[in-house]
Amino acid sequence: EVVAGLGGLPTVQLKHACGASAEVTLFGACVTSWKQASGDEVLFMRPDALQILAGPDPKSKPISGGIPHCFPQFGPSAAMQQHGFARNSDWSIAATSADPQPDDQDPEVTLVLRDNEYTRKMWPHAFEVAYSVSLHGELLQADMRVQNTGDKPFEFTAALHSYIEVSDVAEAKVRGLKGLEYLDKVADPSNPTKKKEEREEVTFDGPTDSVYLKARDYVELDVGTGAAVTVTTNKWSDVVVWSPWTAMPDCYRQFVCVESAQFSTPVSLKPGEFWRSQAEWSVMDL
Ligand SMILES: O=P(O)(O)OC[C@H]1O[C@](O)(CO)[C@@H](O)[C@H]1O
Repeated sequence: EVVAGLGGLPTVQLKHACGASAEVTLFGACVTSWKQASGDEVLFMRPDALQILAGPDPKSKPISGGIPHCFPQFGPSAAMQQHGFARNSDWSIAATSADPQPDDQDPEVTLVLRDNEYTRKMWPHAFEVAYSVSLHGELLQADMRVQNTGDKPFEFTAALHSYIEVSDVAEAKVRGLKGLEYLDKVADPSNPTKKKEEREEVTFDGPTDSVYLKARDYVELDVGTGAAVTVTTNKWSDVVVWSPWTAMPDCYRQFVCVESAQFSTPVSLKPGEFWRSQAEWSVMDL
């Protein structure tokens, strides 16, 4: 069902019979809410994002919170704005996507972004991205399919830039990254330092901006409430862990970003070819 969500933005509501719910905006195809059957919100919306959404021009900036897209570029680049244009583009509901009904077994919606005059100015390619968000009980799933609909090859990087609420960042721990090489972007984002993760549990005691390369398909974020958010992926090659720390004094304690990314190996697609990926988030009691 499409409703007026945050900032009055057209938003698709998914409600599962078990009581879990999720909301996806057509602006940026951003999952802005994912609630467990208990009503507990798992995702975090930055106060600056809420301010813009509540302001006169809710689309003046990409939504910084929930699960925003980074496409066709993860991070800074000369050619286009940081993290690309998908997060500040209007997506449409795919014709194939039936309007999710409350009694649907596993409610799902598919949003589509195709190249247009705005995107071609920054990235001269014809493409179609289909993004399906679904609830399977309390589990949230996102399937992404990128197709090259043009007549010349292209390359992209991408991420699902998930903001996850934590009780206190100082208590939060990320497991599943030990032994991986990572790019530490804190000192210089455009010239990161390569390091190796020795810790069983990645904890936070300062700004953190790490891109874990060729990561495993499972990581978990202990959110400090006796529960962990698990992230299981397929085809996303890297994991990004970000905490702005005191660079965002008003909110840094309340969230950590654990992102599914495709950065270490940009995806190359010839005309007609497509790339598919999947990510699943669930909450488990520790
Ligand atoms: O403010 P945004 O453009 O949404 O980016 C937020 C963050 O994303 C990161 O790339 C981490 O994913 C950081 O370097 C930081 O810039």
